[in-house]
Amino acid sequence: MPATDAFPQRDPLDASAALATLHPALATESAEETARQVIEAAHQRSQRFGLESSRTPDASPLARAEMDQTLEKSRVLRVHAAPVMESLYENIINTHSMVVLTDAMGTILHTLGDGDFVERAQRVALQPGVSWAEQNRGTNAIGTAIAEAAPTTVHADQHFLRANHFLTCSATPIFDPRGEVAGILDVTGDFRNFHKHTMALVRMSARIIENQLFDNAFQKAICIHFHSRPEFIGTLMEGIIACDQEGRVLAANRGALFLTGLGKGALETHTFSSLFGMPLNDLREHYRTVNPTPLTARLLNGMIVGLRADLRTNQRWITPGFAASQAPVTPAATDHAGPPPINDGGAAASLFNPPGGHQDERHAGRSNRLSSLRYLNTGDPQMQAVIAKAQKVIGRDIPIMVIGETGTGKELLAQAIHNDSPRARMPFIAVNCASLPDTLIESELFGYEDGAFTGARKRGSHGKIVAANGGTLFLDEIGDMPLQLQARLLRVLQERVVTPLGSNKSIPVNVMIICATNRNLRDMIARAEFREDLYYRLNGLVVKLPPLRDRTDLGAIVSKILLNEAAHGARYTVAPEVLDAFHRSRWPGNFRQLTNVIRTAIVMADGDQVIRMDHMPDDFIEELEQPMPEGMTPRAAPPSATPAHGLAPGLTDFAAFVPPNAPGMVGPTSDLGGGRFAPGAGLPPQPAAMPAGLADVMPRGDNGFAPPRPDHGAAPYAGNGAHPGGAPFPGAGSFPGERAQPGGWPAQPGWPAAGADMAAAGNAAAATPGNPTAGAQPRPGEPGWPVGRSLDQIELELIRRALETHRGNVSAAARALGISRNTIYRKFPELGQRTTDAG
Ligand SMILES: Nc1ncnc2c1ncn2[C@@H]1O[C@H](COP(=O)(O)OP(=O)(O)OP(=O)(O)O)[C@@H](O)[C@H]1O
Repeated sequence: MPATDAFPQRDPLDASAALATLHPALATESAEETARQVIEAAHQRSQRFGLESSRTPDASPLARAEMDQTLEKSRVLRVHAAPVMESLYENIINTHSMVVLTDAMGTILHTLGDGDFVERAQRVALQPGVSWAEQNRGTNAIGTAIAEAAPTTVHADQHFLRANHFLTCSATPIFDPRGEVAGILDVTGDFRNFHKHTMALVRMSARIIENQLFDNAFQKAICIHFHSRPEFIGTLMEGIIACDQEGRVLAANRGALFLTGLGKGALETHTFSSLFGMPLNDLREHYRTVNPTPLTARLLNGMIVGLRADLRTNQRWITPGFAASQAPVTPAATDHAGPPPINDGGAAASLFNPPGGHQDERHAGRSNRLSSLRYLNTGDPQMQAVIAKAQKVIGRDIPIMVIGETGTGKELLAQAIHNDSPRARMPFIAVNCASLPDTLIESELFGYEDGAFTGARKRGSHGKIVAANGGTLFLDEIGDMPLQLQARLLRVLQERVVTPLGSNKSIPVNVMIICATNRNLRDMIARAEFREDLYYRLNGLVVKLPPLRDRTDLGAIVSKILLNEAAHGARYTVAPEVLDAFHRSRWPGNFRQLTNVIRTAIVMADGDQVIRMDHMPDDFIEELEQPMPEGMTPRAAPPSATPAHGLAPGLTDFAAFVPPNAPGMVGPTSDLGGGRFAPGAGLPPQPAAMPAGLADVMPRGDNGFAPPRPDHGAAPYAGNGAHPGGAPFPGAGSFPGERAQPGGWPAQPGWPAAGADMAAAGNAAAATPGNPTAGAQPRPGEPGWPVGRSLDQIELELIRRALETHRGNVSAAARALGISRNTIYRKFPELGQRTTDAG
């Protein structure tokens, strides 16, 4: 691909902008003349390729395997382009047009457009897998933009092939951080609807993608954002220069080339100090101060610029979601009626959530940079109500408290709120109060002065609250915050200042607080374990995330996860009996558990793209066998919960990617209200026999352990479940004595007792004031004593069980077992002990 050392100058619109400063007519004339020459040259090339305008060359899409490779190669581009394309499409909706993304060779990766037009476009092979390079399709905006490495409009009969004369196309290259063409973004429509502004939209959108690619490529570099008008920093116009830790320039975006007036090669011979006239250390020192003031510098060409630096040593800045701040347009995805037909030949998975196996990006996305409230809407009315409430307070100084069981997506919601807020360009810092030892929470949160305590880092630390300054602080498991720190946190919230440990200086801070808990804070207040004043400070807006078992959009969620987990273009579907089993499951681990079950099943399916019951993990089946705790009703598949078109709102984004499923199978497009399989057609098989691995651990019963006690799983949870905010907190109750909860398993008396540490631990986990049954446990050699299992396995089971009993509350489980939280995190790394900053 052509390297573009001077791409700003080659950009006709930039050139005409310069001429426009002399006289507007000059700019128009110049642009028209350039465009004419470009088309003429393209026609000549088309003829040289042996094309004839009256004959439309054959254009079969790439074979599946080749397409998969093409999609995989352009994964990063697609990940960053997808949300931008969506927003772009929202601008052109109902104009008989479509948005097209191609790779650098012109092969279409992804299209998104009005249904009627997409069909017409397919007739001329404007569809995924087909190459629109000039060699294949003659003069056209995509192919000619690649040839020219510049934005190109090709209108009606300017297309070389007669068959394409009904089109008008505006395409622009997307440059990667090295200045090479990474792909083409194009809007194609019916020529009768041509609009000059389309190209401007396409170019702005391409710039957004370029800036995101840049940000993604230099996550560990020092990034300098600058502009002669400081208010333009953070906009599409800003210059960005990435430097290594020694200050050597690694790369620059288009804006930087334009502002410095240097070519790419020339710029890369510079260092930070030679360009900005200040030593790198001064910059570092400046950013060590809290609330650093904006810096100004003089560029080599004499231009005075404002600059902001991302040092990215301690934590990453979170790039805002597109819709949050940079979008030229921002209507919500659901503003328009019906889903836009989207087609990428099966690439949906990675567009909205990088698939597993690409941990770097997913990790970058600990920030979930693509996460936005709109993506959380998969059709459940309770969830829609949560989203609507959150949207109302966004941008206001109202703290948000998210409650919900473990794994219901509390952190994801917090991140989405942040990403959709005006703070999106500032840090999102998550602190898990349960995963840090009490002694560390204080210094982690509030920071400390140089030498404040033994082991303190030289030069101190500002702490997470200061790190979140300007952005959002997410306090997960707030109920686990030690009492004495609650008072300090309250002071921060009231006075908006932080005083680091060992310091007498107060640092002003401005943070949005979102906290989360799966504990009943009201009860904690009653037990004097949580400060009431802090509670009222935190619960500005209280939203409760429904547990998975109560959601009506399970089908949509399964589809979404299947798409996310799909690797290499695979398209998984679940058999009807699996979906039915999913509907019957209690999902105590909620999203985390469902994702793991699906992930494991995909592996078990071993290439088979239809997930069946025999692919399900043993513990899922085992759990399914257990009777529902009293008071909990199995949920029926809720076809009526989804819109008439059969797709849950959030799923419209990608459902259409998936081809029709095999008859009777439930896949991403078929299980959502459309009912492609007849209810009952595939009756769920009876749960499989007790998996051997568990059967020999414990007597059969609840969860493969002991038979449930009749007095468990009944009333204690139903009542007295007021949760912060006053509404009932179904499934939570007051957890008297940390008893079992609905959705988890009743505490069991079936654990081995005397003679085994683990058994004692098991009792500790399970015994409650109302259940002093430890002495009744089987002893070694007695029926029920686990044989054939290693201590390790038993330990894991005990921890798992304690976690379930305590609704995933690691601290409570650790306390009950008499082990440290770290041990639990070590044994279950998927619980993700979060050092929890944004990076
Ligand atoms: N709507 C969703 N769609 C797909 N995956 C989701 C969704 N919500 C959450 N998840 C996934 O489930 C997992 C748990 O989510 P998250 O950490 O936000 O839950 P949580 O309620 O904060 O959990 P905990 O209480 O244990 O901290 C994550 O991997 C997340 O990506």
